[in-house]
This record gives sequence, structure tokens and C-alpha cells, in this order.
Amino acid sequence: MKFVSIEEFALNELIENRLFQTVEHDLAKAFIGLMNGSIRSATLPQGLISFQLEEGLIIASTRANRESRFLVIDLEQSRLFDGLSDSDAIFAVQKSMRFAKKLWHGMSTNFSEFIVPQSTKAVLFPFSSYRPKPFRILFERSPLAERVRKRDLQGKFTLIWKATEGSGTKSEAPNETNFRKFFEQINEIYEQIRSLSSPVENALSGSRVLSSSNLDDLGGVSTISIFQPYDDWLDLLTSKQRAFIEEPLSGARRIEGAAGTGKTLCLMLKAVRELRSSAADGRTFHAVFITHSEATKSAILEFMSVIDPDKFYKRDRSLEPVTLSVVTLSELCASKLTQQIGDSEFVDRDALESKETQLLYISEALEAAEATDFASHDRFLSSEFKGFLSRTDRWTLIEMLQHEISVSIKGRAGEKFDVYKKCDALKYGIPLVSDADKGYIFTIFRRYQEYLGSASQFDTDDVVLTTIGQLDTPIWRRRRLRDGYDAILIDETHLFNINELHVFHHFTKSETHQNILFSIDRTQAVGDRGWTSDDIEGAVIGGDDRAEASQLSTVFRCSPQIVDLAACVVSSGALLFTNFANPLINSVSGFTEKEERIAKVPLYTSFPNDEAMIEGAFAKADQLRVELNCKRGDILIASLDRELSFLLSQYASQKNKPHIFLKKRGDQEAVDGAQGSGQYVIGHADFVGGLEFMAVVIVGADSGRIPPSKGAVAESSQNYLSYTSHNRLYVTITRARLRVEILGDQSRGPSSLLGTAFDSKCLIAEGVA
Ligand SMILES: Nc1ncnc2c1ncn2[C@@H]1O[C@H](COP(=O)(O)OP(=O)(O)OP(=O)(O)O)[C@@H](O)[C@H]1O
Repeated sequence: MKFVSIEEFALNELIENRLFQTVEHDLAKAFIGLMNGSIRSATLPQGLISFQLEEGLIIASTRANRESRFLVIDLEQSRLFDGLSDSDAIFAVQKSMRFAKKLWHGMSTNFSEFIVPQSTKAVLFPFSSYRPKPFRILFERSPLAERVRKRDLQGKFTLIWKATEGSGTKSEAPNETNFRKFFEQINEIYEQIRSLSSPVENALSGSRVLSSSNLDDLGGVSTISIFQPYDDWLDLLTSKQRAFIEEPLSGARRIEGAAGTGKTLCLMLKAVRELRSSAADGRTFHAVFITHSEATKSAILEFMSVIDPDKFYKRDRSLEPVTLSVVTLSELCASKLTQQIGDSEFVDRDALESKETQLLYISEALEAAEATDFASHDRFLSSEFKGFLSRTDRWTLIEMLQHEISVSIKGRAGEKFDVYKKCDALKYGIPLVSDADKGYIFTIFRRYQEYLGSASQFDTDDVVLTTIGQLDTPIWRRRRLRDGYDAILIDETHLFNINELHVFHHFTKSETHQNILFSIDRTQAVGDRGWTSDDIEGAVIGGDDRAEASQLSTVFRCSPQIVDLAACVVSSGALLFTNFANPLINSVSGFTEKEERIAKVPLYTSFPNDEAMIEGAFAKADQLRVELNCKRGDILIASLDRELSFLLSQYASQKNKPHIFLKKRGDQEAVDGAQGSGQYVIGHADFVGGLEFMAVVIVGADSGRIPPSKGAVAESSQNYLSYTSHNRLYVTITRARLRVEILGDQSRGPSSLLGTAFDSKCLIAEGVA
């Protein structure tokens, strides 16, 4: 096959139809298969037809007429598909079609699309420029000009004739042999389209499922909402998502993907599918959906109220044969404990209050240890560790201690010093060289525990450790068949520590056949946890078995521009830190052309000082609200800096700007409240995970603040701060669907984390406001 030609109405359908945006959808895969010649025919949505000519393929709409324009791809000359994966191929073709549409309608182009002045040439760079080699696609806007003009068809044809990684020259020009072959058959093409579009043919070709008019209805951003019943979701899923949901339950399965790829959605749909089929078959089936915090539990329940019309999640296990419990891990553990724990005794680790309390106690513990214990430890400590202590700013030290305690001492060592001594130090954490170094840290930890104990509260670690003791007994082993679960679903598995991960598999009904389904995006967990996805999996399953893995790579939440920005931030993290996971490798946005048009390349604006920046943040939010025609609650104003986020909230209160301040991670209920009552959402990056907004304004992403450098000079503390800043920035950016605005202080200059984004034009500096 030498060429493919796409008719204008068909082109419009292809760029608007969600199912053609990513090869994770079967239709898009079939479309690419048709074009690269790997398949001869495919069932297209009603209204689209395809037919083979002697040396080419035509894709057209049944609405085509003699005024229709055509995009012709000279496959032989351009070798467009050579060396491109299917995923890259659909991406390049989608970008090419969108560019062709712009050329035809004189619409404004972006920085990767060029019309060569005083010529009929145009160039498209389809892939983001942070890729190592620029790949360009060359367009000829007036191929075979003279002959086309003679037939009075000028302006109707655009030719793609070259696709290459090399740089171009002014004199390069297309060979028009294959275009001529196409053009010579134009009457036959019109005739074929007409005959295939006759009512009889239409009825035949319309046998398939999703008609284009259905898909038109899906246009617009609001359609990505997660609030749709199970049956409605089925037609929208990608083949990978569907496979995860439809595959029979048989053992463990993990679902991995970047932020916004639909992991949470898939877990919920999987639960509903299993519950429904068990109910239909008259089988008993009890599933549990475990969340990391109370706030995410409420969010899941809210989503389920729409996704699960049978309300399995409301059914009582003691009365009904098929049920779903949505619980936090603490709740689940506490329900199995012999001694009772009151609700007020739980510490919500995801709450601002408890994070602040923890930091306060750690600070006091550190002071006490310095005054009382340091002298006796001093001469045993490694010089590296001592250097770190003396050269790290106080606040950073406290934050790093908190990370060490939660990840290593509590998370991995179960609060036992002997185990802690054997744990490898975190690569990008406190540099612990010797046992003596760990001994001093453990002393601080003990003091911290004393302070915490005086508040007589239990955190998840306390509850989990006690539970493991009680579950690993003959009594529970006998009871689990009755009280255990047929399936366990765990969302945001990366947020649990190793201790917690070890408890899940005790709750399955069978010790050997464990249906545990869990989602992971390690990059969303703040700080180095020192584990791989396989480590997490080993802990969750609790044996040598392996989980089947599903990898999602289409980001549905975010526009292509936002995916590019997030990819730049993550790739700069992966470049600096050997164990920094890059979930956005090969990821693309699933946005249609209409959605992409509302989106814009993220902007960076500088302000003369912090005061002006804070004021500017609200001005930007107001502007976005008008431009996107959305509610205040659809806009998040976030900062990675604690102080700044408080200042933002303070400013909003003083100036009577309606707002809510996020005090818990993933607090969907608070966001719903803000949307209902016309308030902006303000929050620190640590509390925005799990949420989504139309637009995000990130305040203070400047040098010295991201990563913070309040006098922290020890290399390890700089590494730690840089690592966590990458995590936080990635999470915050990926909360936005359509627009990201980044603000910074002019004298500081933009954060170094944004360097790659600026270089690749994924972030544009707007100048000083
Ligand atoms: N196949 C799909 N078609 C359209 N929209 C989808 C599809 N899959 C997921 N979405 C939408 O993408 C958004 C993100 O989904 P979800 O919250 O499940 O992602 P996630 O991977 O869990 O994200 P995060 O890791 O940030 O929590 C939701 O708005 C959801 O409705």
C-alpha cells in the first residue's frame, strides 16, 4: 500500500472520538492496523467507511461530498510508521490530523506546528521536545498544484510526504508520484464513497456498537467524570482496563500507571463486576475495598453511590450473601482485634493536624536528645552522619526524621531496634553509616513515642502491628474461611508502609488462593521509600507467588500539555535519582481535539514579591474561572511550601475570598462542598493527592523554595528535599485536567525542577506580572 487518504468529515470524527485517541482502545489499534497495512479491514463506527484502492486506502465519512478536503499520507515516501510503536503512531497521526484541520481552517498553530512563509510547506513536530531526537512530519499544502487547479479542486488536498528525525533543508520537496496515483482516482473515490454511503450499505455497516452520534455526545470535558454507572463505563474503557476488569478472579493482580490513568476507577469497576456476577450465579461473595485514609474512603463511597447501582457497598454481611465493605486499614484491623479501640483513639495520619503534631513531637524529641543523649553518642557517630547533623537546617532535619521514622523504623522495622539495624539506609534519606548512627536516631524515636503515648492515641502502625500478632494464630487461620474475604481491593498501595502491606494477605478467605487486586504509582508516595513495585507486591501477597500486572498508559485526567509538563518533572527526577520511578514513560493523554482546544500550554508567571504573588494567585484563579466557565471549587490553589499555603489561606480570609483550606489528603467531600458553595480550594501539595480539578495554580515554584534550601547544605538533605519536591510537584500538576499556572518570585527565579519543562517548551514563561 502506497498511500492512505483521510477525508475531512472522517478526519473530524477521528480526532473527536475518544476511542481513536490511544491504542489502548481497540478502535484506535484497528485504525493504525488499517493504515500500516497489518490488517485489511476493520469495523468502524457507524458513519465511517474504509475501502482499498489498487495502491491505497481511503477512510471517509458517509457525509463526505465533493467539497470535502483530503489528507493524503504518502506511506512509501514518508515511511511514517517505520520504527514507530503503535502508540507513537496513533499519537503522530492524531497530531497530523489536528494540524491538517488547522491548516484547512486557518486556525492558530502552536509552537510545534510551523507554516513555512512564502511557501506551501508546513512542518509538525508531533512529539514533545524533551524526547532525545526531534521527529518532524512534512506537509505539502498544495500538491500537484497545476493539475489540481485545472480540475478546480485547489485547497482540497494536503499531503504528508516525509517523516524523519533528521533536520531539514529549504530545498527539500516532495516526489508527487503517489499523490498523483491518488488524484487520478478521485472520481472513482467520490463514486465509491457515494455507493458505500447509500442507505442499504449504511444499515450494513452500522451494525457495530458505538455510533458516531453517540460519541459526539461525549464531547466536552465534563464527560470524563468518574460519576457514571458501571454499564455506562463499559463502552468507554480501554482494552487494558477492560481486560483487568473482565479477567476471571484468580489470584493477585496489580494495576500500575501514572496519575489519572484510571487505576481507582478500574478497582471499583472490578469490584462491581465480581459482585454482580456472584449475585447472578447465586454465589456467596464478600469483598473489601481498603483505603489509606478516612477521606479517601468517603470519596470511594461517593463514587460507588453512582458506579454501583445495586448498592452492594451498603449491604450487611451478616444478612446478605454478596457484599462490599469499604474500609480504612485501621478500621479493618480494629474490627478483628479482641480489644476495642474507640474512634477518637485513631490518629489520622493523612490529616494536617496529626502531621503537625508529629512534627512538633519530633522537634521536642530532637531537642531533648540533643540536650541529654547526644554527648554520650557523639564519639561513636560516623563523621558523615555528624556532618549531616551539623550542616542540615533544623526544619529539614525534622522532616527527614519524620520520614525515617515512618518509612524505616515503623514501616520496615516494626519499631524493633534489632530489625532496624539490619535495614538498609534509605538512599535519599538520612545518611546512616553505622549502627551507632541508627542508635542515636532510635533514641530520638523513643522519645518521640513517649510524647505520642502521652496523647494516648494509636496510629495505623500500632493497630497493624497488634493485628498481625493476632491474625498469625491458629484461631484466625480457622476463622478466616468464615470471616475472611473472597477478594481484597487496595487503592494507592504505594502509600502504605511495609508493615501495613504485610497485613493485607491475612484477610483473604484462603491462605493459598489470594484474590488481592491493588493499584500502584510509586512516584506519588512522597520521599524515597527504598522499594520497588516488586517489593510492594511481595509484601502484599506475603509469599513467593507473583501478581499478574496490568500497565495503564493513557492519562485520561490531564490534557496533553499537562501530561508533557508532568513528564518533564518526572524525567528530571529519574535523571537525578536512580530509584525514582517514571510512570509516564510512554504515557499519552486520551484527550479529544475538542478537549485539547480548551487546554493550553502551562504558563509560568513571575511576581516582584510574595505579597504580589499571593494576590496574583487569586487573580489567576478568577481569570481561569471565567475562561473555563467553571466553579471556584473546580480550581485548586496549591503550594509545596507549608508557610505559603498558610499565607494563601490567610490572605483569602482577610480579603473575603471564599475558600476552603484542605486539612486532609484526598478530601473529596471538602472539594464537593467547595464546588457547591462557590469556594476556591487551597492546600499544601501533601493534601491534594487523589483529587482532580479543572485547573491548578501552583504558587511559589521558584528557586530556593522548590526544592527548599533554607540553609540546608548537607548533600543528603539536599537530595532528600529534591526527591520529595519532585514527588510533590508531579502529584500537584497531575490534579489538573485543563490548565496549570505556575507562579514564582522574580528575584528567586524559577525552580530548577522546571528547567527541562522550559527547555522543551512544555512550560512557557509569561514574564513579570
Ligand atoms: N477509559 C476512560 N475514558 C474516559 N475517562 C476515563 C477512563 N478511565 C479513567 N477515566 C477518568 O480519568 C480520571 C482519573 O481516574 P482515576 O482517579 O481512577 O485515576 P488514578 O489512576 O486512580 O489517578 P491517581 O493516581 O491520580 O489517583 C477520572 O476522571 C476518570 O473518570
